[in-house]
Amino acid sequence: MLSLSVGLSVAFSPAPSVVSQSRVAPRATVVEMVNPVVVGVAADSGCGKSTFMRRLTSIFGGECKLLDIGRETNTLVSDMTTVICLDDYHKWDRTGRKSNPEWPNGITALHEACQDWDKMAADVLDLKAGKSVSKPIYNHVTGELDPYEDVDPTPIVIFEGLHPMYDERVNKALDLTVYLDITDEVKFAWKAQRDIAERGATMEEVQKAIDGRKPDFAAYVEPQKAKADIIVQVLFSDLIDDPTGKFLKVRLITKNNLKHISPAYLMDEGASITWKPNPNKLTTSAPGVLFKSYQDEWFGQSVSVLEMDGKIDSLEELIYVESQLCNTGTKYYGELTEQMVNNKASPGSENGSGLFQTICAFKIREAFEAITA
Ligand SMILES: Nc1ncnc2c1ncn2[C@@H]1O[C@H](COP(=O)(O)OP(=O)(O)OP(=O)(O)O)[C@@H](O)[C@H]1O
Ligand SMILES: O=C(CO)[C@H](O)[C@H](O)COP(=O)(O)O
Repeated sequence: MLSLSVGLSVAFSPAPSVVSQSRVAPRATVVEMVNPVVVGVAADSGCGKSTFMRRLTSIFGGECKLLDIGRETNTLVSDMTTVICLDDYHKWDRTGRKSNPEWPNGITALHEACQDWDKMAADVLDLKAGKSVSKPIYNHVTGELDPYEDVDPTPIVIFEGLHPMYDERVNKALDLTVYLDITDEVKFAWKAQRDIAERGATMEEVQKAIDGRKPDFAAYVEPQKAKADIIVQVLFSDLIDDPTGKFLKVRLITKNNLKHISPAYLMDEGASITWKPNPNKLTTSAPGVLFKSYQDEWFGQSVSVLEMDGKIDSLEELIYVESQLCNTGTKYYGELTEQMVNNKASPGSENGSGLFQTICAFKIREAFEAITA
């Protein structure tokens, strides 16, 4: 049982130097909490961060909702978790990125010059020390930098966005780091499906948007995948040639010898396993489903890999898969299947992306309980 001591002290947080006084209101009360656990989740735009956050926060119970400040915010809060979007630390607004004297051709939000690293590091360290912060907001609706919001610490604080591991002050402060590695073809399929359906974009516009970000993505975002403790890698399936991204091969890559968690695996720890489940126990449409579990190297580091290629048709039957999975971080047999069924409506529930995001969420809980024990 986690015991929390929350001390209330009256203090004023100094107005940060980055912005004019008009956007920062001094705080009257600061909530102090015994060291929260801080987690970083890195991914490009449109790669499933919001979907992953829904799966993650649902495991800790309680309703996760937008911070109630009466205006646009990206911050999600529940009793146990706070999710902070790192886009809030953009140095310039959308116009400022497009017409910037320092950058005649404009600058993307992925470029390291576009982030207020000092403010981001200060807030991460304050929240990790259990202190409240007054933080900036990047308004994705208007593209503007909105007045600051006050955020109090919760037992778990998750920093999600493009660059959680880029600045070493932040990377060192994070207790666990995750990278959602969506390969280019899958990213295009997902972004096309969303931006065409919901934003009226054309295929050419989607391709142009992705191509336009690629140089800065490769320079400032992608290198984080070598740093991350856990990687959820999403590729096209090997079982069928499907360019729509409906059939996926997904890998859960976990570094061995991490301080607070150990990797999940199939059947026999450290073994190399290929498993095609009994079709009488697991309903799957063609081309079926194939699981693997093996040891590998990831950027020169020893890792354990769980792999799922294909998809399953009935989530309730996942209990059969769960019976063969080990060290998933669940507290009782069936909890993984229960969580998957609870989040059935979230994208990726039928393939490895939903399954491994859920196991990753259990691992974050495992780390939380190891650190706060
Ligand atoms: N596992 C998945 N399988 C299929 N589609 C997915 C999956 N995860 C996310 N998507 C789709 O990709 C798009 C982006 O998902 P989501 O909003 O979770 O990403 P995001 O990283 O939060 O996006 P943004 O950074 O643009 O806010 C959505 O259309 C979603 O349906
Ligand atoms: O990478 C992004 C989100 O993770 C966005 O592209 C970035 O925040 C800039 O936003 P906008 O699309 O409003 O210009």
